[in-house]
Amino acid sequence: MVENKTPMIQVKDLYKVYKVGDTKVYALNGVDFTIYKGEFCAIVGPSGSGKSTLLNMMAGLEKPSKGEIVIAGNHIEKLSENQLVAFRRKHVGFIFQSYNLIKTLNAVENVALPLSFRGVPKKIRNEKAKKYIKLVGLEKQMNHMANEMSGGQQQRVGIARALAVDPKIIFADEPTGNLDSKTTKEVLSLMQKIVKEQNQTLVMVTHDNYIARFADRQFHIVDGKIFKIEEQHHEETKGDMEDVQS
Ligand SMILES: Nc1ncnc2c1ncn2[C@@H]1O[C@H](COP(=O)(O)OP(=O)(O)OP(=O)(O)O)[C@@H](O)[C@H]1O
Repeated sequence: MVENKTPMIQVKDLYKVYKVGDTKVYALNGVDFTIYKGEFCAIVGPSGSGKSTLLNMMAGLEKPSKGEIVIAGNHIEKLSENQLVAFRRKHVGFIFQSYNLIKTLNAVENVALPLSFRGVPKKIRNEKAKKYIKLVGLEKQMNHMANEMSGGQQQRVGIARALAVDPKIIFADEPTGNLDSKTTKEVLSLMQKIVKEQNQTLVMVTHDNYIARFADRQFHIVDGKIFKIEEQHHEETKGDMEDVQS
């Protein structure tokens, strides 16, 4: 599935312990895995299993209690807050459940926004934003305001915005959580296609087993531990999505 196996994210003996009063909560309880360049991986597990904690650690949003996270050769658990901000800007794109678009900006402006934070000149950022808007199939909606688009269209803009900064890795937290089952399938298929075409690495968190099957590999997590890693053959996910609860 991944022909050239270059490690992109290496998680080694990872722990996150929260203190709640006198008790310790082991949100992550010894997690080890490697995600390779070009892979679409899903972290799947029930509520409270540690998915968000794991995603936050990999994105450098929270520090682990113990263990290592190596992303493209960088030990991110050793970086300072300022270095982490720079790391995220350079390497990471995010797709959120709630899209997080600016309602008063149109599709192109929303996609161009992270580029303006990076000081990319207006002409270049608009060209780039249009390229990604086309890639996600929204050429006709380019000038629509975010609040004039359907949920599925807004999430496509969210995907284009994540891609526009050419991130090495894209993290997606329940990206289809607010979509109906048909749109869920469309958005997941689009994510699959783009990851393959651009050789990106995509890590998605979900509680839904069916949605997780769109990924190349699924990491099943319970009580802060990965108990099973499953590989998926995509032909099987091309059936109907009637079981999907969105
Ligand atoms: N800041 C915190 N302080 C204390 N405990 C926390 C904190 N954040 C998470 N936890 C605990 O760590 C465990 C894992 O939480 P986490 O949010 O990672 O789960 P999750 O799988 O993402 O759940 P959900 O699908 O409901 O978002 C839970 O028991 C949670 O209560």
